Amino acid sequence: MKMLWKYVLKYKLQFISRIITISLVTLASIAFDFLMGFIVDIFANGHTDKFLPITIISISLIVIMFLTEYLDGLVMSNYIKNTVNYLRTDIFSKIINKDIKDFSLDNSGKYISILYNDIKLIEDSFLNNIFHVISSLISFTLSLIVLFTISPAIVLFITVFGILGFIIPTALSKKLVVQKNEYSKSLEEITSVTKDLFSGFEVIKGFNISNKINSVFKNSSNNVESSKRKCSILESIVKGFSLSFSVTIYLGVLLVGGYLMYNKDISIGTAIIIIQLSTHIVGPVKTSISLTNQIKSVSLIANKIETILEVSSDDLEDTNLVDFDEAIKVENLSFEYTSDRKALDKINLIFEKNKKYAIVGESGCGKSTLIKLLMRYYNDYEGSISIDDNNLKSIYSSDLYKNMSMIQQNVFMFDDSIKENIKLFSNISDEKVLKTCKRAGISNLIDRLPQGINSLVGENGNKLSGGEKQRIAIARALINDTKILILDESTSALDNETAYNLESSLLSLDDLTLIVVTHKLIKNILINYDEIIVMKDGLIIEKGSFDYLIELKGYFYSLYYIQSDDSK
Ligand SMILES: Nc1ncnc2c1ncn2[C@@H]1O[C@H](COP(=O)(O)OP(=O)(O)OP(=O)(O)O)[C@@H](O)[C@H]1O
Repeated sequence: MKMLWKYVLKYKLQFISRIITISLVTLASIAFDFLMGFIVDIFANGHTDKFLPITIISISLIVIMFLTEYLDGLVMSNYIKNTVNYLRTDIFSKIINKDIKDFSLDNSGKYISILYNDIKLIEDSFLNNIFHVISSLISFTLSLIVLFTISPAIVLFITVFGILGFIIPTALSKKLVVQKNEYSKSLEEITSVTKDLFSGFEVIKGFNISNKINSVFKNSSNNVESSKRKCSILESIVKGFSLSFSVTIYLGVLLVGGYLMYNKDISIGTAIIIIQLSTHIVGPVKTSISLTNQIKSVSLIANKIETILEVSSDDLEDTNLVDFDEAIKVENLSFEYTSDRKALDKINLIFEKNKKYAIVGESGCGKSTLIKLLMRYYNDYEGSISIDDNNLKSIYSSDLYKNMSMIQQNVFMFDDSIKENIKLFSNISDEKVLKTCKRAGISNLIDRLPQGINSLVGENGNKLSGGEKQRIAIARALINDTKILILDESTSALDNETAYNLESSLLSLDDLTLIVVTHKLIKNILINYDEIIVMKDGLIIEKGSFDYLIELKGYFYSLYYIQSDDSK
């Protein structure tokens, strides 16, 4: 909850302005109550001489009421716009700044649900209601003070029933808090499910499982609607209680006021003022109970957001790496995703500057894990990785990723032009983009497209082939003159000839340290690597040049000859 108050009070001036404008609106409506009483008394007592002044006062009050409402709306909309915007962008930046391990602990649908569903719940049940409660309190207090000057007996009556009317429904608030949290969870689940189902659209069609998928979605939708229904039922019980108490207060005031008027203790006008003022007391009592409950109901949602946004506190960055000069050293490196199995086991390696390395091995042997650790996707490994004798964990991210780039099998594309996907929205000339396209082997594609590098790639690059996406990703890395380029099966979507041409051109770049994970054991390519690292079950079992490994007639030799049909 503390976290929410930080956002509520971010724009303090606008927050205070809103309290002032609400007070003005309340004062204007109390003034209106008095005006009604005065008008009735003027006519009841035959004071026709006061008709003109009261008309002028009435018109002025109408104008004042319009202006205060308008001003209040203006201040409120500004406050909500800024606060919700700040809340959403701050949460988004916390999500985007998570490290990869923290991020992947939760389904990304959860994050989407926080940004849209939960923030909407916070806006409706927390932000808007805080002001309603404040407005109710102002209205209640001012009306009570004014009423006290007219009849202390009525104030006593209202206070007793007001307190009772507050205590009983508040007891129900705990249940409502839990139920609201269930509702938020069901929204989160349906967002994740929908996201996953749409991502798997082609699988759903290809395997003709639309019916099953419909029932999965139906279940999630049912859960959302059932938990929403439970919330509404609880809210109506709370509303029912508060309504009963407010009606009791209202009728009580009417009876006492009527009795005082009958006894000629007060005039008809004063009786009307009392009745009107009591609506400003009853209304707030009625609404503030359910409003406070709604505000409280957001507390579990706030806790959930706080937990999801928590980041592991192992930020150790304090070292610059201006230029990669010597080598990446991997010493006794072990890593496990789950405690029952080591994905990497005591690995020792050296990647020297400007040399070219291929990592090979059967599926699941730990190749991707090794390069993910080099890219610092995970920090909780045993052993050490250093670049030019600097502990990898301590290098500033900006320096690390300036020197090092990785291209994966599944290339992510922004729904923008080829150019923006290559330069990633940075300030780089079209000329340099075109030159890089040539190096990455996409000049033919660019020449074919009417809008060249300005052509749009579609959602996640769906207007491009897998191979074209991979070449764009290579251009993306090359344009920043990266010093260390890591490819994880990045040429898998290319035909052998294109893959050969591309890898050969990367192998010929003198000022580039290249680390390539590959399944394609093609002699003509492999002979160009300085070292082939052979992995099996999380271990490095052989390493050396292609000729050395063939002569060794060990594990690599057998892998190579299994693929001989492809590689010859
Ligand atoms: N996020 C993860 N959580 C749990 N286990 C994982 C995770 N990623 C990989 N693994 C496991 O770790 C082991 C090594 O996986 P890794 O992806 O490094 O293999 P790989 O050699 O790159 O395989 P491939 O050639 O099929 O891509 C595998 O047994 C895999 O199932």
